[in-house]
Amino acid sequence: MSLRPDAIIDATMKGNISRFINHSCDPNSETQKWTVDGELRIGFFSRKNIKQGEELTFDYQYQRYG
Ligand SMILES: C[S@@+](CC[C@H](N)C(=O)[O-])C[C@H]1O[C@@H](n2cnc3c(N)ncnc32)[C@H](O)[C@@H]1O
Repeated sequence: MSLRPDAIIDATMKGNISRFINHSCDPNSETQKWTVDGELRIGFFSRKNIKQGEELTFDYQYQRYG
């Protein structure tokens, strides 16, 4: 995932639990870029009601932030 033109997020070796979110063309969540206390963050936000135990998905389409 591209964070800025000169930076990407690669969770191959390290990352939080979001590294396990799979792709869907009809996803139930999306990524948003926020600046929090001056630092760039990416969060996952629901796009529809998600039932307990339902798999989270988002669209892996190439996104550039910044
Ligand atoms: C960020 S990881 C997602 C978590 C991964 N499925 C796992 O178990 O560690 C991205 C990788 O998951 C697989 N993947 C993600 N979405 C998929 C999908 N809809 N169908 C098949 N494989 C998928 C691909 O191998 C992809 O490179």
